[in-house]
Amino acid sequence: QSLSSPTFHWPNPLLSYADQQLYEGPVGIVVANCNPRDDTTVSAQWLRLAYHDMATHNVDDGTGGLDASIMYELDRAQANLVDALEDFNGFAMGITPFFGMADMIALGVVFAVVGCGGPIIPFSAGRVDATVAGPATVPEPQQDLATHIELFRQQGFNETEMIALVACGHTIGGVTQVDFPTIVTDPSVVVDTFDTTPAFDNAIISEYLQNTTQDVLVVGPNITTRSDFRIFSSDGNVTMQNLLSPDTFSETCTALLQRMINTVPSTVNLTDPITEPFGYIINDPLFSYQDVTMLWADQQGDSVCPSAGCSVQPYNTQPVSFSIIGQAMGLAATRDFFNATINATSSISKFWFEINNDDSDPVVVDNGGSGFVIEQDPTLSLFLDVLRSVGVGGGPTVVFRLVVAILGDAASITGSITTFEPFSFAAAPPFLPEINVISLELDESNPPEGGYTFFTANVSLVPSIFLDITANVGGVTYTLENVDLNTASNFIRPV
Ligand code: HEM
Repeated sequence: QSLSSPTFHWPNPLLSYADQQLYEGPVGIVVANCNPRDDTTVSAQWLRLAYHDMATHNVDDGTGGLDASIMYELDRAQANLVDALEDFNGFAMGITPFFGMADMIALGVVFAVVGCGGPIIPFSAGRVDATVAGPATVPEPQQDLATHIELFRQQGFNETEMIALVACGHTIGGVTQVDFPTIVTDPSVVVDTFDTTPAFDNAIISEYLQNTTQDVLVVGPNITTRSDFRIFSSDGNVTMQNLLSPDTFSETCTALLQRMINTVPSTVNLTDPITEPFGYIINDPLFSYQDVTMLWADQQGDSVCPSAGCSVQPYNTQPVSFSIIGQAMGLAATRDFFNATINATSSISKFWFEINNDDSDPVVVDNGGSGFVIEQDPTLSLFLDVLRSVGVGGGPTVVFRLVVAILGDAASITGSITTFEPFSFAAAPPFLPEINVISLELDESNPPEGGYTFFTANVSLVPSIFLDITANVGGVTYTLENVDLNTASNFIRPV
């Protein structure tokens, strides 16, 4: 039996990162237990933020959509995005060179809905961040039904979908008095919630159909701003009746919110949706004991590994602590740590795993048959030498004295490290990553060895900093992209 994922083939930094964020990432902590904030919930704020970002889409010319253009649109009258600055700052911590703010906003929706007990929306990654504001096309409550139908058509949703999408959005949160004093007229109310439950559930539907709704966009004193009433009743309540079934509500909202977060400019391609974790093999509860072996094959030279592969057992096994999404799926898994000593001459071409259970054939985890192939030129031209690198200075900014090995003579080599720091120190959006280029200096403390010359640069670490390392050797350029310093730092010794 061979285990593999139809979506995922290693290496794929984007899908690996998205998978890890979904099932183990920190984003969900902020929205867990439908966390309240400012008399509404963080979940409601994140869902509205994402809808406003996406509302710039225009199906007619394929522009706009969920592209983080909202970072440039916060001064708009209909914005009123309470706590958005704090959210962007938090989201910025999770961005990488290949997973930007728009992906974080979309991921926020998936966590927000689960955080309030709603369904799990399959997540795709690959959005591209805009660099300017989009058109002002967020619907406003005083606009008439025809305007709303046209705005939703431009965003890619027909009339029935418009009704359901608004209901799926307005099942959480409410209208803030200070932002909309003509809608919420009682100044003692902070937020007038759309329904009686903070949960992502169909109370918004049942209360509307029972005429007990408190949604001020349905029954508020100002008739002009009863936009939810005009929308919900626009097809004689047929769609609302349909959504009364909790299963239909859940399935419809999953499909529409997935479409909402996947509404991107037509030039952007998203990954297939991630519906199950592929970063690890899920424990089968029927197997009481699982014995995992890592195997690998030679790259070149006289074979050192037997034909069945060299092998090593894990030196440590730890339970995986899942995010609220993993918890909602009832996942349980363990992570095995291996320390494989690879012969320097024969090297490694690929690795794979075998899981042995007492009562059945071994399960082979081999990346869909190919194994986990390690691409490398026969003579490794450039690598980050983690064993020669050291951590210097602790405290809030850890500094690493990185050592890079480059094949060739010092006289013919120039090199640099480009650092990507997701966290921005900007006081206002846009929160863009800090990208810096640092020159590599000849490393006097590590004399040349085995044809390699060693170079060094000091780099400071913030969470998930990524590096590109570039060397020019006698006119030929070599680049190592997206080196994850956070992971590498686990192997770098302090000075
Ligand atoms: C005609 C379309 C819509 C109109 C006129 C409208 C209007 C409004 C208004 C006036 C508020 C109060 C905002 C505040 O006080 O800060 C609000 C809140 C909200 N809207 Fe909409 N909305 C529309 C569609 C949607 C859609 C499609 C979604 C998402 C799928 C959505 C999600 C939300 C959420 C989650 C909140 C609560 C925010 C919070 O509690 O902080 N809305 N909407």
